[in-house]
Amino acid sequence: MANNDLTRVKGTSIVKPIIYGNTAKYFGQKRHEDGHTHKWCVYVRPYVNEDIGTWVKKVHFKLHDSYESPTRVVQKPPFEVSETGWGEFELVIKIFFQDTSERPVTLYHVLKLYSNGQDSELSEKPVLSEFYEEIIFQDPS
Ligand SMILES: O=C(Nc1ccc(C(=O)N2CC(c3nccs3)C2)s1)[C@@H]1CCCN1
Repeated sequence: MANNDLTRVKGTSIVKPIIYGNTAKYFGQKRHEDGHTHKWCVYVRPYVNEDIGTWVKKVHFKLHDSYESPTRVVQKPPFEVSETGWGEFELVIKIFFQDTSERPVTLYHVLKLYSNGQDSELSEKPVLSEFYEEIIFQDPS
């Protein structure tokens, strides 16, 4: 129903807060066999402690095409992908819901490996880059 006028849409909505993003850690040196320098983990987590699997059916993590099987499908919690690499690139995260009448939600995340430019590679400190998002279900069935 298109609501073009200013009246508020009546009905109920459910808000499900999530966190998505990545952690990363420098190996301490470049790996000789493939030049990788970091391990990282990209994830979708509930903002509050709950079984996200009750409302999230699966999550697709679309990595850079240079990765083997770049579209990683995670069918049950924890919804995360761990990999190694040497650089930062944009990932696409597509969240599918148990209620198949709800359209999937697509998020975009730029993988963060370095805390502040190239010299941070030398720090052993883990890097964290995560964002808050609210999934809103309008008039859930
Ligand atoms: O870094 C960047 N793009 C990247 C794409 C993929 C990266 C990566 O880390 N890896 C590919 C994967 C593989 N290694 C061997 C076989 S597949 C490890 S990095 C851009 C370029 C400029 C700024 N950011």
